Amino acid sequence: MSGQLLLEVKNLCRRFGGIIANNNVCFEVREDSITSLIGPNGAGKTTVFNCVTGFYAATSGEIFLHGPNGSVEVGNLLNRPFTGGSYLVSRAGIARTFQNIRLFKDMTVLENLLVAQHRSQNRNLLSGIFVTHDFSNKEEESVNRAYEWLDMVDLAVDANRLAGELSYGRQRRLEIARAMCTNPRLICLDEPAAGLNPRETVDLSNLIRKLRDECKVTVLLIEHDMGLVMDISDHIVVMDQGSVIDSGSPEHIRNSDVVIAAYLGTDVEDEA
Ligand SMILES: Nc1ncnc2c1ncn2[C@@H]1O[C@H](COP(=O)(O)OP(=O)(O)OP(=O)(O)O)[C@@H](O)[C@H]1O
Repeated sequence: MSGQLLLEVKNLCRRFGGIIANNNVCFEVREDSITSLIGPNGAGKTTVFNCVTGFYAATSGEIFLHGPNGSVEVGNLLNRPFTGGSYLVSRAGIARTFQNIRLFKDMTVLENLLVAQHRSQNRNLLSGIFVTHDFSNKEEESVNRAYEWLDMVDLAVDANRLAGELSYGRQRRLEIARAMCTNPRLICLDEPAAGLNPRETVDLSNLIRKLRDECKVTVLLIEHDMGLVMDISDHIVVMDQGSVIDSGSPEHIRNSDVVIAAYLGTDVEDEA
């Protein structure tokens, strides 16, 4: 793989009581790539996402987001005195979507995208009361940006509908647009094809490619749809029972004995 190193997960461990969800997980994500994290149910993929995006603190290990202005370690952001929290991870440039869609369903599609941009809006009380020039400008920029993303995900016609009224496939696209409105360098998509029909899945793969190729955003994807994964991934990391068992190109993974064994539930030694 060519691009600069963007995300580095080093010896990530996450326990829940006696359950070891992630055990010394190590992998890298290169800039401008689509990297997929795959594995059987319960392998620990979503837990990795939750640690990378600051929803969970890792039990041990480090997660670095590298950039032109240096590197940040996600755990340090969470532990920072007084200000620490997952919003700092979003500010550092990591956004995500969820396995179970989590939109603000009683808000309009447009409002969902405006909420995502609250950081870049002028939230000064007096500016709001007197509707200053800066306040109006920032508000206009946010609305324009929201419409750019609505066009990109083909939802502009739905701007004023309630998010909860959209079809499942459209809600999935709205979640991606909302994450993109935070202006991330890395977007983590948790099973974005779940529940989509074949037509919607093709549209989704085109959208994910567009994120990489036109928007220059790096994509980290969890997905069970192997057709989609093999079709769009530059790099694949395979997990089983909390650990990374193999990684490489789609071609390498397709022919990997350990990966095939993990999916079929057999030991490589048994097969030999
Ligand atoms: N909050 C939690 N509390 C307790 N156990 C958890 C928690 N989150 C995950 N686990 C456990 O950690 C293990 C890994 O779960 P995780 O959701 O990360 O797997 P996954 O690979 O994403 O699975 P799937 O593909 O089914 O979504 C499972 O045994 C799960 O039950």
